[in-house]
Amino acid sequence: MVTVRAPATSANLGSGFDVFGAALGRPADIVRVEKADRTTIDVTGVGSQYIPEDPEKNTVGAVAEALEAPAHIEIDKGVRPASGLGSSAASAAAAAVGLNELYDRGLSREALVPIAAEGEAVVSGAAHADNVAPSIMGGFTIARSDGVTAVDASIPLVTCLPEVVVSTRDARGVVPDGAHMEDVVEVVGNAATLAVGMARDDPGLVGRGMDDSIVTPARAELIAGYEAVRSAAFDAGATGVTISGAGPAVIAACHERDRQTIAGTMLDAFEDAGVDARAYQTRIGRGAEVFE
Ligand SMILES: Nc1ncnc2c1ncn2[C@@H]1O[C@H](COP(=O)(O)OP(=O)(O)O)[C@@H](O)[C@H]1O
Ligand SMILES: N[C@@H](CCOP(=O)(O)O)C(=O)O
Repeated sequence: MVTVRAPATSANLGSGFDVFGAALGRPADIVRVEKADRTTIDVTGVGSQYIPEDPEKNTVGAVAEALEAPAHIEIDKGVRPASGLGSSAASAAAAAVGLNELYDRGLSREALVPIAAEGEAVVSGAAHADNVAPSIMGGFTIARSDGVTAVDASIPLVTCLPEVVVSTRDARGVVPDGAHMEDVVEVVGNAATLAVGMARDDPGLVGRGMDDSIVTPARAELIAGYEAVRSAAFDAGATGVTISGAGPAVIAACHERDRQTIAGTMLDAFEDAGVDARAYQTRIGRGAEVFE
């Protein structure tokens, strides 16, 4: 048996739609894999009642299939499904790392990324790798069709998760078909700024690079209280604020000294909008860890 802890992740970070991602210090999924003749799945933990145990419908089933590694797979969910915190990806990432170990496949962490992304195709209709890449490799990641660049960063973050559900599949449905050239120019500038900020571990530059005028405005409509939460976080010292993944979670980059205050003001703003929420005070962290 192999046990793996794979972290929640925040994809896009505003300016890097379907490309940027960051591993979060918490929460995380714990996945145990054991060799079997056919794949079976048990799910417990946060939101497990909404997660199918049918291998055709669970992200880990697609991973076992892609690796030709049938197993009994136990998933202990720490990352709530439909959160914008890479819930489906955390399980897929953990399964990819665990099954690679269990069956001695010898694949590198980078080679496991497209395999874990097969799981994302099952739930959202697209094999986007921007969540599974950081969950497997850790740090800040740039996922391209030809591979992944990972940067070891440690930016302090607040992720605020409201008690509402936005499925990634639905949120992909509101992504515009095209963009104006002036918006593309602005977003390229922001993405480049963010990437340099990660390389320098500079929360100010990372925050300045999080703005996005193409995908985020359409998705903000799906999150009650988003604009108020965003303004409150900036007022409390956040360097950048945007939707985490496809939402509904909202992510703020900051200096460590401001993190607690930012978390409190984001929660208050959601409450004023009539939405219960919880906040994780965290930072960019490690990728999947194996426990034999
Ligand atoms: N192992 C899994 N963990 C979480 N969700 C899963 C898993 N397998 C399938 N799902 C389904 O994926 C959907 C959640 O994924 P998604 O909408 O991408 O949310 P998130 O942003 O949290 O990843 C839910 O419909 C859930 O039932
Ligand atoms: N790039 C994807 C990321 C989805 O992240 P999730 O955490 O909401 O699953 C998108 O924006 O659709």
